[in-house]
Amino acid sequence: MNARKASESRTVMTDIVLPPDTNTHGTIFGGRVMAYVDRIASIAAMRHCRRPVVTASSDSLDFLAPIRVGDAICIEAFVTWTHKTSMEVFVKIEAEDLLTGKRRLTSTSYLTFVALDENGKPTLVPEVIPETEEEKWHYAKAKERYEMRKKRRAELLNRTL
Ligand SMILES: CCCCCCCCCCCCCCCC(=O)SCCNC(=O)CCNC(=O)[C@H](O)C(C)(C)COP(=O)(O)OP(=O)(O)OC[C@H]1O[C@@H](n2cnc3c(N)ncnc32)[C@H](O)[C@@H]1OP(=O)(O)O
Repeated sequence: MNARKASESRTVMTDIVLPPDTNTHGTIFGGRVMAYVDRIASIAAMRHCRRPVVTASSDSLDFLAPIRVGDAICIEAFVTWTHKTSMEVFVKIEAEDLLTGKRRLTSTSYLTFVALDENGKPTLVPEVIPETEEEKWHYAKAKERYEMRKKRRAELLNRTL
């Protein structure tokens, strides 16, 4: 299976935050951000493997700063690393003040997607070729993160309480 460049999966979305997207503080709902993250990350994963995918997990999602009504929400995702059937996707979320152009980082996260075959079973995915400094930085520690998730999953599955 031919390896694919990280840039081939890069997916970018910009939307404006309108009143129905916001809570009583006039800032975007956390759940709305999470839904965007899953959507954009799943597109990146499918662009990498060209297969249907399911979300297997998401790492922590910290809301570092609010995104206010009238701001643009800018989301970027790409596949950083793959193992056999799973793909790690990095997602970065920024708020843009559309009047000044100033951008603020509001969240980042890693999600893991698994590619499925015709029978809905996990299937092999291509490796990733990181090219830029950013892509290489995420790639470098991805195996460690994979092992941590594997441990976390085993602990959850073995839990008795
Ligand atoms: C007309 C229709 C057209 C349709 C056109 C197609 C469109 C279709 C796509 C649409 C795009 C939207 C995308 C939405 C995405 C959802 O909304 S999906 C809904 C939420 N997710 C789920 O319901 C997933 C539920 N979980 C599962 O189904 C299974 O646990 C999984 C994830 C498939 C894994 O299957 P398994 O049999 O347990 O397999 P296992 O061999 O243990 O693990 C396989 C791989 O998964 C990894 N893995 C498993 N669990 C985890 C975990 N918790 N964390 C990290 N990695 C994990 C393993 O490490 C392993 O990785 P590799 O070492 O192979 O690389």
